Amino acid sequence: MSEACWTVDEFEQKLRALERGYHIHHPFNQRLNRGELKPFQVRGWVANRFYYQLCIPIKDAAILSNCSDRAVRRRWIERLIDHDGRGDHEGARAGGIEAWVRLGLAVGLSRQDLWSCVHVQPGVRFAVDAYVNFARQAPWQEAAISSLTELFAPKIHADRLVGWPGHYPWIDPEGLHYFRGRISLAERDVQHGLEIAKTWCGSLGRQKRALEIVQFKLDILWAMLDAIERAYPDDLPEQVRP
Ligand SMILES: O=C(O)c1cc(C(=O)O)c2c(n1)C(=O)C(=O)c1cc(C(=O)O)[nH]c1-2
Repeated sequence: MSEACWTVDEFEQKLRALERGYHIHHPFNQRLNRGELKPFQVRGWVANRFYYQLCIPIKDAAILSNCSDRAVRRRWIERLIDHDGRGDHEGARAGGIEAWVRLGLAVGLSRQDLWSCVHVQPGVRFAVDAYVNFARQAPWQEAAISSLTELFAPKIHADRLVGWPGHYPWIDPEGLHYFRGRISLAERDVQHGLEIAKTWCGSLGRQKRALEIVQFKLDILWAMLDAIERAYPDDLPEQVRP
């Protein structure tokens, strides 16, 4: 006989307990949020994270393309629009990618620096691409579950909003709008992601698989910061700083 499932509450608790591996605890993020980074290191982080921002809607489009449930597609498509926006003209909803570009401008990068991906480190590219490839290949429910690292994202965005204006007065606070906007969107995404996880994971095997998937995604975020930390040491020569 197969082992009994965890209760829905136990399952959610186990998902939430994975927070201990969130990149909020990565040494580079801790230095970033304590105000210990030099401007070029903040720029390096912003330029590399842009690649993640670019790939999120591609990842969400992959999930949509695999999803046979119209009701889910109707909700999931909002994620694409959140990031891509409706256009750049006056009055259009610009979207998260454009908001991240504004963050880039506020830290001293150009649009060209960002869109060319010239600063994107190989380790960041491989990690992000692994996320997109997973979404292309996995059942859509598993791919949806992989977004559940967002359970822990509102706190990391809020930390930046609280800390950065004091730590980094050289950054125009207008540039922080991305983080402000993301908190409620992350909460909405998590609610939907948890609904999918609880419905899909009707056996202990699937519940355990869900934990593995979220851990895989945590590792992607962690690996990105490992690559960024390595690329921008404190003593990086001036000529090669972003
Ligand atoms: O700044 C962060 O630390 C952070 C983390 C995550 C995350 O946990 O995956 C996301 C975001 N930001 C974010 O802005 C975002 O739009 C987002 C979408 C997703 C996803 O997996 O679909 N994660 C995240």
